Amino acid sequence: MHIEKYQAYQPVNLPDRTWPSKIIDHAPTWCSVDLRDGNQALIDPMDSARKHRMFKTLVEMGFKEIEVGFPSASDTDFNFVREIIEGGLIPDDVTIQVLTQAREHLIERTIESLMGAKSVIVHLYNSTSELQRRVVFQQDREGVKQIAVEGAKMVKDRLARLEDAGTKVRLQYSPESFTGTELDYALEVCEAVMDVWQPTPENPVIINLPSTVEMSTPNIYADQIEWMHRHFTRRDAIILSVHPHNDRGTGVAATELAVMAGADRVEGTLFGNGERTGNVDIVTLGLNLFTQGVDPELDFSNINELMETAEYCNQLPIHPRHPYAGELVHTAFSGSHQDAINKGMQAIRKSNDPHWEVPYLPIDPQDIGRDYEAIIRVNSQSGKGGVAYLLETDYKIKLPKAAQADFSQVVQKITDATGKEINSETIWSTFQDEYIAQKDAPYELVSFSSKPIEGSNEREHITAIVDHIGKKHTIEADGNGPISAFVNGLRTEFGLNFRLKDYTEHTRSVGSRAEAAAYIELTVPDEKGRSVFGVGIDTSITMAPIRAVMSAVNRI
Ligand SMILES: CC(=O)SCCNC(=O)CCNC(=O)[C@H](O)C(C)(C)COP(=O)(O)OP(=O)(O)OC[C@H]1O[C@@H](n2cnc3c(N)ncnc32)[C@H](O)[C@@H]1OP(=O)(O)O
Ligand SMILES: CC(C)C(=O)C(=O)O
Repeated sequence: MHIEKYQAYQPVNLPDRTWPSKIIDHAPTWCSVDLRDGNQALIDPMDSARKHRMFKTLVEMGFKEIEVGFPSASDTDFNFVREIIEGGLIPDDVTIQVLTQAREHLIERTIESLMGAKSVIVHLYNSTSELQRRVVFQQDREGVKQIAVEGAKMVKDRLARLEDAGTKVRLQYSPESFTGTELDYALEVCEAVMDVWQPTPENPVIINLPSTVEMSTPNIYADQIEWMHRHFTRRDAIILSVHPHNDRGTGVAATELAVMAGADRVEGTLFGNGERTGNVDIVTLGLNLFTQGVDPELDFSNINELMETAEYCNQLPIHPRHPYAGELVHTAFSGSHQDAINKGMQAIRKSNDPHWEVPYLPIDPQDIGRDYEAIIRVNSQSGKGGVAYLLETDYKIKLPKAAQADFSQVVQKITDATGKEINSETIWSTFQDEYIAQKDAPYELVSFSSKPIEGSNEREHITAIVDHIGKKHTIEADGNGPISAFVNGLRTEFGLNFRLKDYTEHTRSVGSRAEAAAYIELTVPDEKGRSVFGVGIDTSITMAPIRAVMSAVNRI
């Protein structure tokens, strides 16, 4: 690997930086660039139908600023801007934004696309980095500054046309490839553009400082933003915006630190679609705020719908491990995580505390329109807690702890053998085979009745018919209750040696049926002194434990 081809990014000399101790306590102004930067990175750019769906979704989510395209790039882009203006599809509180290079015919076409709009942002850019000055523009600092200044003048000259037609216009300038630009030079170019546009605190300009290519650790980007924030001569006439990309995989972190460093506004896309590794992901940024108790001012309550829109419009899949949204991000397969989630969910159900505190789940899936169905899935990495959680959630079976371990071993044998996930339905049918249906089991309960023994204190007499390998046995026995009487009768009739160790029972409402589920633990005094579990389900609370005893005896 030719490491000598690369050089370290130079840090900013800002020893009195203030951003590390800042806290983000409100959402920045969001601007979606899905329809422009996101769109220009697609294999097949969005057609009109895809653009309309994206725009509608962005509006419904609550975006107030939406970059709707690069109208001079193509008829598709131009026509879409016309369609949303002429079709009255832009709500009064939403401002559309369009991008243009600093070239006259492109600016002309851009302005033409906007005629009749209520409120627009005209976004002018040119690249200012040392590399692009040298290889793309082949101009010195002054030459590239003049591209910006001339572009700014061209835009300004045409503004009257828009304003006379009743359009409210805000101007935006981006020194593209800012992260490859010397800070003093970026400042000089931005100030030169502002000299042309003459912004005021009442009518501020948007200065957008993009990490067109993310080149450094996020702290350096934050230093750059704070440096600019502190050096602008007319900071009060600027809305300071950032437009981060994700080349190093730290776009979200860089954006958060940039906001701490003074940025008022963030441009990004849904799920981070965009050039190369993407624009910064506004869904992650917004939900990061949400999970800190800060209102993101965007609606993420139906994340599945947002994903469907993004996947349809971009024709790109969203990764199953994408923060907050991915299909697998609320799911635990591993045993210790499942155990902790199971306990956390139980604690939440019992508690009156409104705060969400479930281990391994930073967000309540229901807050973004997901249900709890997927939070636990079982494979060979899972433990008893996961299996117990699924049985309880999906089938209202609350296995006692010792029985959880017993059944988990049954499931583990299957997952080890298949090497695959086992779903809830298969767990349930395995549970029924093991404890309830017990095909080919030696003992089968044919009938059972019990009655109190007169004059005795709570003692019961039972009569049961049990089929043992095709032969019916009638059992008559007494005990301190029906369970103990049945246990006594079985031991005597079949010469079995076991003791009743534990018994629990609960009601189980599945749909309209009210049933009881009973769990029996027997001890068998063989060389291991092992425990054997049985489960019984019945509409009668007397019969459920009797069936559970039969189930356990069959498993001896
Ligand atoms: C980082 C970003 O995302 S910036 C946005 C990038 N987005 C896009 O490019 C998508 C839309 N773009 C397009 O459809 C086309 O590029 C168009 C229509 C804008 C222009 O097309 P063309 O003029 O045919 O070609 P192209 O973009 O290659 O133009 C390059 C020329 O413009 C110059 N140029 C590039 N950017 C700018 C700019 N912002 N301002 C002024 N001149 C510029 C280049 O130096 C080059 O000049 P040269 O021909 O003298 O060498
Ligand atoms: C035009 C600018 C803001 C841009 O898209 C970028 O630098 O990535």
